[in-house]
Amino acid sequence: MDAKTAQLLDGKALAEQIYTQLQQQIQQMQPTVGRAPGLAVLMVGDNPASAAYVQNKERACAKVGIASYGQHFPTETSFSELEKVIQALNQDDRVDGILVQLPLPDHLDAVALLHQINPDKDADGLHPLNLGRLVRSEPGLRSCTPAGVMRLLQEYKIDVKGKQAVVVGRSILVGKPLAMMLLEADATVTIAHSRSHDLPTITRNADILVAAVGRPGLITAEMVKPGAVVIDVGINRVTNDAGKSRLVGDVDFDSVQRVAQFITPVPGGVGAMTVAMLLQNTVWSYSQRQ
Ligand SMILES: Nc1nc(=O)c2c([nH]1)NC[C@@H]1CN(c3ccc(C(=O)N[C@@H](CCC(=O)O)C(=O)O)cc3)C=[N+]21
Repeated sequence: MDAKTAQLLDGKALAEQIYTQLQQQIQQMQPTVGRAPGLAVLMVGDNPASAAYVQNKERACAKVGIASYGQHFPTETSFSELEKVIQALNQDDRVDGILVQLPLPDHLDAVALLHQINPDKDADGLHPLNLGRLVRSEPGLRSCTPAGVMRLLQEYKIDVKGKQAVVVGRSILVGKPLAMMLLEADATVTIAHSRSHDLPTITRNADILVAAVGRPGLITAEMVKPGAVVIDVGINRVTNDAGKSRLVGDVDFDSVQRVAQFITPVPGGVGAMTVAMLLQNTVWSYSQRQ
C-alpha cells in the first residue's frame, strides 16, 4: 500500500501566500494612492458555475483589501448597454481592473466586448494588446490561468528550460497564452488539440504536460511519461452514480499520480492560482496608476 505517488503542486497554499503578500503591498501603497485598489467584475446571465467563480473572486478581493465592484446583468442585456458600462469603468478612477466573466450569452460578441476594455485595466490579460505584448515578451497584463501555472512551476523550482512541454488545448484563455509563456521560459513547446493525430504519442513525450481541454479523464496514466510534471487546468463538474456532484480535472488523477513526479489537484490546484493572479494583476495596474 505504499506505492509511489506524485508530489502535489498545492495551488491553494500558494494562493494564500500570494494573498498575504498582496495585502501587505496594498497596505503600503494605499496612503500614497489615497484609495484601495478596485476590481470590477461583470457577469451576464445566470450560469451557476460562473456565479460560483465570481463569488470566489469577490471573496478573495475582500481578503486582501481590493474593493470589488460586481455588476450582474440579465441574460438579455444588449451589447451596446455593456459597451457603455465598460466605457464608464474605463473612465472610473477607482477601478484598476475590469473583468468580463466568460462565457457570455450567445447573442453577445465576447471578443468585440473584450476589445472595449482599456488594456491597462485588463485584469484578465485577454485584450489583443496584452496578448500581443506577451508574444513580444513585453511587460503587460498576463492571462490569469497561464500566469498561475507558470507561478506554480516556479514555486516548486521546476525548471522548464530546454524541456519538452506539451499543452493539450488551444484556447485563447489558456492553451495559446500558456504555450507562449512556456516558450518565453525556454521550453520546447508543442500544442496538441482535438485534431491532433495520435495524442498519446505526443503526450508521452512531455516532461511537462498541461491538460486544458475540458474533458474529464482525458489524460490517463498510459499517456504520461514516468516522472513527468502534470498540470491539470480542467474544471469539470461530474455527477456520480449516487447523484453527488464533484469537480474533476482533465487528468485521471488516481492513475496518473502513480506515474508522474508532480501533479496539480482539482480543486486546489490551478483554479486557486487563477484567482490569485487576477488579484495580482489588479494590484499591478493599481501600482502603475499612482
Ligand atoms: N473572463 C474570465 N476570466 C476567467 O478567469 C474565467 C472566466 N472568464 N470564465 C470561467 C473560467 C474559470 N475560472 C475559474 C476561477 C476560479 C476557480 C476556482 O476558484 N477554483 C477553486 C475552487 C473550485 C470550487 O470548489 O468551486 C479550485 O480549483 O480550487 C476555478 C476556475 C475562471 N475563468
